Amino acid sequence: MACLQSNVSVLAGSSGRRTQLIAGRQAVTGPVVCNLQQRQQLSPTAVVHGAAPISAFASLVPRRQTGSRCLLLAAIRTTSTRSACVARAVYHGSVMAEPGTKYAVVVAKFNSLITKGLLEGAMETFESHGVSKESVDVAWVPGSFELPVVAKSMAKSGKYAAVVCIGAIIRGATTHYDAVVSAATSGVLGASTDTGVPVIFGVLTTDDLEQALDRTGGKVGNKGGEAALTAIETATLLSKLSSEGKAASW
Ligand SMILES: Nc1c(NC[C@H](O)[C@H](O)[C@H](O)CO)[nH]c(=O)[nH]c1=O
Ligand SMILES: CC(=O)[C@@H](O)COP(=O)(O)O
Repeated sequence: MACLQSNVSVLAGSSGRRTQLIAGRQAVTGPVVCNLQQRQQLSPTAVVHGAAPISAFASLVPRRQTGSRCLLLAAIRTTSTRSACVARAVYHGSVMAEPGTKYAVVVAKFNSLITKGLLEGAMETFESHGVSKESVDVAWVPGSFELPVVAKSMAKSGKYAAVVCIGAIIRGATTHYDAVVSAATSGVLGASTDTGVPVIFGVLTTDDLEQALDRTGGKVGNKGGEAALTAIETATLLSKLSSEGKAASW
């Protein structure tokens, strides 16, 4: 998780090309990006919104603020995911599953040309990240609308570290697409938050078959494999937190 420091005031000399961000009393330098709001002492002269490398700020200061100091109110987000965050404890999941853990996959038969490919991607990823085929249960449902009820049931069994939902919802001629997408999305989310077991949304929602094929081992990768990896990372994170009494056991 990126470490966000806010309410940082940055004082920069008008002549200096180097700008040192003063976060509290600790100087923060190096690879940071800033959401900058640059103000003159009396009124804003230039407002730079959006992420900008700190060098962009330096180029702003001499041109606009020659001879005067520039007060920067900035919320600074480090680009590192691990190093700069000062916290009591930081937790990350693992990309390798804990030995012996079981996973479930609930897959829709509708558009099975696609969902079979997504399932293959998921199984390959499980295999290469410490989950043997023998440790994965696969349940086939008619369509994506039916994913949540089966996924929630399997999650509630307590037998699985995580449940992956796989489907392919492809827009047709009516608004039925929207209904199925909405139901599957909220249903899968609810299965996760209602049970405390990670239920992963590996459901394609596309405008046409080509987009779906691109995400089933095509030029955009295999979303089934990505969902399996997400399952492992989320499950191992929860396991670590639980082992330290920092995650509720449901
Ligand atoms: N059109 C798609 C469906 N439709 C079927 C529904 O999921 C559901 O099975 C039916 O409404 C009965 O409850 N399902 C998909 O997975 N993908 C689609 O494109
Ligand atoms: C996602 C769907 O439900 C959709 O494929 C059904 O097609 P149609 O809207 O033409 O009935």
